[in-house]
Amino acid sequence: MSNGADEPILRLENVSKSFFGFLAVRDFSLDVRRGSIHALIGPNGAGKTTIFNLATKTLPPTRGRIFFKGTDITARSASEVARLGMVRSFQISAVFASLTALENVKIALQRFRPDGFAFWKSSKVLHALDDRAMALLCDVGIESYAHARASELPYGRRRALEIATTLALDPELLMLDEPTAGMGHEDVGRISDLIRTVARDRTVLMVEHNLSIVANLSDQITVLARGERLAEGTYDVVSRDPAVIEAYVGSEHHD
Ligand SMILES: Nc1ncnc2c1ncn2[C@@H]1O[C@H](COP(=O)(O)OP(=O)(O)OP(=O)(O)O)[C@@H](O)[C@H]1O
Repeated sequence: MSNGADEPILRLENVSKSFFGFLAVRDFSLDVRRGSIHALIGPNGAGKTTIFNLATKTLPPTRGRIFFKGTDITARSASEVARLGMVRSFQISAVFASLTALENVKIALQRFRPDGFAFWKSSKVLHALDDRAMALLCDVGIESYAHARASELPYGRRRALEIATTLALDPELLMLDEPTAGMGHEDVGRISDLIRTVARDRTVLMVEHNLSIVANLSDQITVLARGERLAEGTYDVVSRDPAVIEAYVGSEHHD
């Protein structure tokens, strides 16, 4: 018997993407289970970012269909999909450098409101917004930086701010593109804890190079190579798969 809860939150069905005749993703299917942390891994050039962009509708597929919460979103725009509840992190470039951390989260909180950026609002409403923004900064552990400009935040904290602006949209499916890229050991641990916390009440799909993060966090892992699915399962299963070992060794991937 099928009810909404068993249905995958995200489904890619026989999706292909070619760039000027080069098939970067070929006949790829994926089911992301509701409530899971699902990682896409694979050697450089495997097609992870392309699949991420296809799923979030940043790129149109050449072939295949994409479903979010059972709705065919193949022809939908990225912003429509975001409104439906699939929100991607946009790396640090999405954060306004000259605004404070608190201001950045407040802007994100107003992003999808029908009344938009209502600066004319009563001070009561604006205070409620302040409280909600502060709560989000607390959730990601950077409340002490609330009044610092985003540009002044250390790298790992800026990444946390960027995740807070994403959480402000209250996504059901949070899409994280290399959340620990470029980070030192301490920040990696913090972001990893943060992902686990935010995943308590939402689904997370992430592209991640750091295999120890993937091993620690993921319920399900899909391994890609040359645009195709090579293996899928828990870390224990995929890390023992000879095809996976061969793909990583063959690619001289050192992460
Ligand atoms: N816009 C594009 N135009 C042409 N080729 C592209 C484009 N985007 C990606 N590709 C090619 O598609 C293939 C898959 O790239 P993709 O970035 O998805 O891989 P990846 O697994 O995310 O790699 P990495 O780990 O290096 O980020 C690569 O061969 C890449 O050169």
